[in-house]
Amino acid sequence: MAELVFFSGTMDCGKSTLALQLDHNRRARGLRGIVLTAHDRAGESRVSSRLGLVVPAVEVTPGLDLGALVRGRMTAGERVDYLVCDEAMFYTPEQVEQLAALVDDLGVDVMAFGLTTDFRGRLFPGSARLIELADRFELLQVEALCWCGARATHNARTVDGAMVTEGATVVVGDVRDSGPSGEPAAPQAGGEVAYEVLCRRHHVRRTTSAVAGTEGPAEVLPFEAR
Ligand SMILES: Nc1ncnc2c1ncn2[C@@H]1O[C@H](COP(=O)(O)OP(=O)(O)O)[C@@H](O)[C@H]1O
Ligand SMILES: Cc1cn([C@H]2C[C@H](O)[C@@H](COP(=O)(O)O)O2)c(=O)[nH]c1=O
Repeated sequence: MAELVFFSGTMDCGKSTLALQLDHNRRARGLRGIVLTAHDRAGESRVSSRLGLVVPAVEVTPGLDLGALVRGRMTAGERVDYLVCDEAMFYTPEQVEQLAALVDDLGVDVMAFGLTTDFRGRLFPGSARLIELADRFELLQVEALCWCGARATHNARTVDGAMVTEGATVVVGDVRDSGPSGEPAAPQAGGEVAYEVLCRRHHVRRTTSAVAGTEGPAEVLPFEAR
């Protein structure tokens, strides 16, 4: 039975890697699918993993009808057994509904990957709809860690190392101060924009590693002391 599954976690926890692995494993067994994404750090129409894999993908723009896309491919004689949807938090709620309809009406398996919450700690609209509609919600097993060593649960946007809570919802970028291929992210007017994953405690307190004065986990416990 086809399913809509939402695989989620913070930035840098392996979502794109898992997306590409699941696509590879299905393809290796003769299944045929479509890889989709939106605003990948490596550029338009590709899914990139920090482990080095880059795969061509359909770029999901806000006006793209995902139901029409799949039906069109099928009408043209293509087999579509599954969809791998990366950066799914950027899809519109309507596009998530189209994905659910593809599962129910055409039996297409849909695996969606994305963040649940934005840099403010608020649900992305696409993720909210995925949580509402998904048959299963899977939290990635390889957790990213906060600078304090706790499991990271939140994504902070930083400008010159300090956490910000104002700004556009969508700002493509990478964790710490690295750009898509490891070089420092381009300086922006007002400072260098990057992301850092934090535990809830440090997200609420806006304590990034730069603010805490550490780039690695604490060597001295207890955690409460920090
Ligand atoms: N040099 C490395 N050696 C081993 N694993 C790495 C290395 N660089 C990145 N990774 C792994 O890749 C993960 C990030 O994968 P990626 O699919 O790009 O994440 P996401 O899509 O969730 O942002 C990291 O959490 C880490 O487990
Ligand atoms: C929290 C947050 C993130 N983004 C952007 C930054 C990256 O380009 C992607 C997440 O990519 P990853 O594969 O999960 O590392 O999303 C954003 O635009 N707005 C945000 O609030």
